[in-house]
Amino acid sequence: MKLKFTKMHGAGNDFIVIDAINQDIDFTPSQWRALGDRRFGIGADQILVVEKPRIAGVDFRYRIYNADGGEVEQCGNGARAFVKFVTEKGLTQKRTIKVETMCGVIEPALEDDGSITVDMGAPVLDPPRVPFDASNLQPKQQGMDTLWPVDIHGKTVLFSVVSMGNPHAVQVVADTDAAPVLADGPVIEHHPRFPKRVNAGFMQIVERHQIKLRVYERGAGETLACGTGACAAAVAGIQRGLLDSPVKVLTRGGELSISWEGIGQSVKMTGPAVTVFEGEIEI
Ligand SMILES: N[C@@H](CCC[C@H](N)C(=O)O)C(=O)O
Repeated sequence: MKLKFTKMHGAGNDFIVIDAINQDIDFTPSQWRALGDRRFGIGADQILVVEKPRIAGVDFRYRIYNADGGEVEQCGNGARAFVKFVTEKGLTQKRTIKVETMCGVIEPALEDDGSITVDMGAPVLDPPRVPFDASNLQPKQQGMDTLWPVDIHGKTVLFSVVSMGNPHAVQVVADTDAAPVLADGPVIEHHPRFPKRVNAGFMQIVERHQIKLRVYERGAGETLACGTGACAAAVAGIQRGLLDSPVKVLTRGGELSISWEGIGQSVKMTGPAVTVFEGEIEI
């Protein structure tokens, strides 16, 4: 078939976005991988699929596939790209949209300046629900956060574990530029204590309202920005007593702003979404 797609990005985290309301899509993991391949395909960190909702009162269903072909629960930067896509394609006139994802309904909203704010829901910090296997570990307390000591390459790394619908392991580093993201990222991603694998965040505290962040993403490798990673890092930093909301997150691809008022409250993420080009590919 000939597949119509749009190439987009949010702070350099890049996406192939597909309208599956007006096209019949039923791809296998190897077809998603082929589309995401940067040499033999279109290339992207994630592929986002826009479908009709299955729930009354919801506007769309949003599905997410990592570059490795696996379907995942959530993608924050993708949620902003999703809003720009459905707006530009005339699939909705609404400015606040209810979107069904694998981990619940989220509510992105288009702001007057063109940026997009997403209510990402409340973070989950309970290890089994991240999921993280905390058995037989001696945690350390920092502020309101519980830090989990995990052996990575023979070093003990203290992680905050956070689910934003998808799993994150966040560590504080002195300097993100010098952090061993590429060496340790894959080891953290596949560590047996994370049964669904994990996104590995490396956060440098710049000041109480600002961090630098690099994320080695599950199923995609290091990306220029990770929206849910930014939410998880801000939550971890606030819980540890190192940050105050709102938090400006400086990534290698751009800036995101994260607000969070504490346990039980939704995390709000604001940032850009950009359309790069439209295309058609035989698949
Ligand atoms: N880039 C994303 C996260 C995409 C999914 C992630 N790699 C996972 O496997 O959970 C974001 O902006 O949140």
